Amino acid sequence: MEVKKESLIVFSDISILDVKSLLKINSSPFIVMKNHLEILGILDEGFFLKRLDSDGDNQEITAYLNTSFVVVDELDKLGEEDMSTYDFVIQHGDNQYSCHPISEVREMLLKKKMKSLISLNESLKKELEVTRKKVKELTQILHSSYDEIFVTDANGDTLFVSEACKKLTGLPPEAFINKNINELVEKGLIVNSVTLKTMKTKAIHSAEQTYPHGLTVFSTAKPIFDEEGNLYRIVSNSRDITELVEMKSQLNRVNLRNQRAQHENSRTVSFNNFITNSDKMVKVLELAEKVAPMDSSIFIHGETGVGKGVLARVIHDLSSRKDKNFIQVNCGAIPSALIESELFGYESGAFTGANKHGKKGLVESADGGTLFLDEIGEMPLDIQVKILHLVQDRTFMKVGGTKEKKVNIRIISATNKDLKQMIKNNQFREDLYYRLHVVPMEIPQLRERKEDILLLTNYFLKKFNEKYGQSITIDDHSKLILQLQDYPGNVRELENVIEQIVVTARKPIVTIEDLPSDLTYKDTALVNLTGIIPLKKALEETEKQLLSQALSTYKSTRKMAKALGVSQTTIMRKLGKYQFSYQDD
Ligand SMILES: Nc1ncnc2c1ncn2[C@@H]1O[C@H](COP(=O)(O)OP(=O)(O)OP(=O)(O)O)[C@@H](O)[C@H]1O
Repeated sequence: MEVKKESLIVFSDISILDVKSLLKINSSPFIVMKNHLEILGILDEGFFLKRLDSDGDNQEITAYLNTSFVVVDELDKLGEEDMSTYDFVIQHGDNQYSCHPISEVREMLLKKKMKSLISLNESLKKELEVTRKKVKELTQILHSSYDEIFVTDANGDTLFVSEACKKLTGLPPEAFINKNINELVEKGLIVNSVTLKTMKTKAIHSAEQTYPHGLTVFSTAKPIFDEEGNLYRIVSNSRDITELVEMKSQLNRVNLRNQRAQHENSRTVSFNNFITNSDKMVKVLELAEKVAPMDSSIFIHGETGVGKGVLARVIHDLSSRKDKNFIQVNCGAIPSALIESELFGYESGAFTGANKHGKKGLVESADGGTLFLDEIGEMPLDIQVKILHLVQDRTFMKVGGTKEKKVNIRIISATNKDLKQMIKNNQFREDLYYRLHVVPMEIPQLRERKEDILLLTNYFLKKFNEKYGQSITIDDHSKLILQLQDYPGNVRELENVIEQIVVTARKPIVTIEDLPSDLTYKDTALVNLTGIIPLKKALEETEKQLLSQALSTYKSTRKMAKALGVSQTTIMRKLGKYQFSYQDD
């Protein structure tokens, strides 16, 4: 009789009588075991011991006798230990039994494992393909972004840089990838790095940066943390804001013009502490507004006290560097022995008497901002070489240092000297002159813009009245005297005169007697009376002298009218009356 897998039932330690009675109720064959461990045999209806075989063939049972076996629901439940303990496995499920030699089970399980590994491999392959596609798509999206995306790990090693970096920095992403942020900053490829700040503080940082070739970007770096809260990545985003900065500067210009229009006198321009009424100065100011957003070096010529320092500050305030330092170096005021260490700083122990921690120089303090080299003609020749190096490469070396440092500065220079003559006399380097002289500007002397005198007089009067808590006014005659001065010390001299007037005034309205004695008003006394003359003649004489002085000063009937406080028609009529020749304007 065939041993059918589905009809196999296992009994153990049963007596012949039990078998007989079992056979009566169940026609299936039985496995008879001893102590749950050894198969004694299979009993069928004829009580023949049959071989228990997974194929169900009728074979001799001897192979199964005294062997060990295990009964399980699922083959997968078999452990390695079972495999080495038992000779057969009897699988029991849904009232079915099948018997397998352990070697066969091993093979079956191996095949099953292989099959599932193959299908796992297939699904992994598919997933990998999908992930690859997604990564490619995301990378393409990042590369097509208008903004530059820059990713580093927690140590600042650059992992990814998007294509936009070419447009912003002029360099391909490969110039940055796999390089450490510290190295990139040291080489000057990145200035004012927000990634570095985020790496140090683990917080978000934003900053405006200007690249050497003139682009201005706004960058924000954000930290990304892993599940344990450790810094994992730093992702920064940089946007080109050059146009925005240009628009801002245009807006500034519009504001300047609006201010001018709003002023009591529509010709007046005022910006920060800079005020003017003169066409020549307005042109200078317009040039300043135009070049301020660019990083080109500017050279301001002009006599002492004309306002070179004020103009340099205006340029800084109109540039994208306005929130950074404006460092003014008066090259003539620093002793030549100290100038190098003042400018470039020094390392610890650079010389006797030096601060043991070293010192930061003025150049480094101007990093990100503007360095104003006033009185550049006073710069010693050996320092000029170092300034040339700074201008060309934006690098310098501290006194006693061994490593060059990179800075991002805009340089404005100024002089009241004839540098061309100094070059001829070998007192100034020609190469440095041309490096600094990219955009030259000239501020006229105060006597060449007399229309500024009254405006500045009122401006300084207000300033010093506020400073000293006074309310001094100056009468018209005295104002005219002030206007007729030559002011070799230019605006600074006028400023000093007004301060002196306010401080020394003995009455609320200053008259000619109260003016400082060194003013040349006595020489320009308006009416030289030699005796008693008719009042009308005296008045006419005064009028004639006033007109003559005003004409030689202003050369324009409009300006004369303003200075003398009458209408332009009155001026023209009176000039005709006294037969002055003039050009109408
Ligand atoms: N246009 C102006 N409006 C208001 N104040 C001015 C103006 N020009 C100059 N000043 C004032 O005059 C003084 C001298 O100006 P500044 O120091 O800029 O001149 P400078 O040409 O740089 O002189 P120096 O060559 O001696 O360094 C300052 O107090 C400044 O505030």
